[in-house]
Amino acid sequence: MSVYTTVTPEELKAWLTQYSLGTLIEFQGIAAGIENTNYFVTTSHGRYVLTLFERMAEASLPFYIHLMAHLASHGIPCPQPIASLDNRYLNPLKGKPACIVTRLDGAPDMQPGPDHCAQVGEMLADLHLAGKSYGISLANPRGPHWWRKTARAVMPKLDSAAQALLTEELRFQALYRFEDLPRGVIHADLFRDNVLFEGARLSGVIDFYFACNDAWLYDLAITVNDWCLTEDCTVDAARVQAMLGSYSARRPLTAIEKGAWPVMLRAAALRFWLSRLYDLHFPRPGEVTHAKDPRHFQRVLENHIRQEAELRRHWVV
Ligand SMILES: Nc1ncnc2c1ncn2[C@@H]1O[C@H](COP(=O)(O)OP(=O)(O)O)[C@@H](O)[C@H]1O
Ligand SMILES: N[C@@H](CCOP(=O)(O)O)C(=O)O
Repeated sequence: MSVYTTVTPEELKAWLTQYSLGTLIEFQGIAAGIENTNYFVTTSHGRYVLTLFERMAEASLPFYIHLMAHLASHGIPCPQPIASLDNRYLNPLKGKPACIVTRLDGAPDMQPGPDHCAQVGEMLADLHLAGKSYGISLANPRGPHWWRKTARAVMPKLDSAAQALLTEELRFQALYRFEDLPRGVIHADLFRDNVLFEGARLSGVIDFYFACNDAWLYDLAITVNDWCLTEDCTVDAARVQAMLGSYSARRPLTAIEKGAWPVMLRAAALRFWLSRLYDLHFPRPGEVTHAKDPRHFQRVLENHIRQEAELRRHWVV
């Protein structure tokens, strides 16, 4: 249960007087999520999500919140932050920075088919294109520097096979320069639990708190690594071709991007293998969610290394 900070009805009513959102009808803590405290809030004007930021760097919050406002204004189905009467998106609640955004309809679909993947690919390309006119930037805090630092921390916790794999993958990735790839704003965590569907129709994309500036192809690789995998952690041809086909119909990929695809899938697997290893071996005080299994992304990485030729064939669409 991720309600780290309890808010009483009186505290919320008082906080809401700063907004023109009508009167409070009900609110309820949200169990999912690990970073922040979230509440579903219903007022006489509609349905919203209240977030109290527990430990994210305060300086980066405007990047995320203005990004959602920017993308929503471009038709991306993401939460729209609500401004207070004095025109601010962030207003402290219980001593924490807090914001309120529109609540999107729908629910994640954890068993996606090619049609779901096609919709996600199209939405991701639209998100990348809409982000081109966003005026703020944020370097990826989970980039290669962070990989190396995190690898040093987790290395002693690994068996010798995993140590060898991690060492070799860092060496391999260091041979490539991501700066050569087209880049811009990326979501950076577009896993299935961050996309909502109403029936078969994509209705929302949430959780922009890893968004940053990086290679667009890296974002696509992160997304494929979650949406398009079979039970044995290999890439499913029908789903990946649906996703890449719809993505590239919106934003055609360059020859350099196509050449970099297997490297990027490996980089995306490495990033989440490392974060899961770190969360498992160094849980944060007060953390209430179970760490996700790092071995999943170790297997994904091993398979990507073995199947480079197959990964290159994704582009035959
Ligand atoms: N704008 C929204 N509309 C609908 N549901 C939302 C919205 N924002 C968050 N949620 C719900 O809250 C949960 C946790 O939010 P999330 O942003 O993933 O938290 P965290 O960043 O702490 O992981 C999501 O899984 C989703 O169920
Ligand atoms: N998608 C990541 C975990 C990120 O955490 P979130 O709850 O903020 O989405 C993973 O699966 O490792």
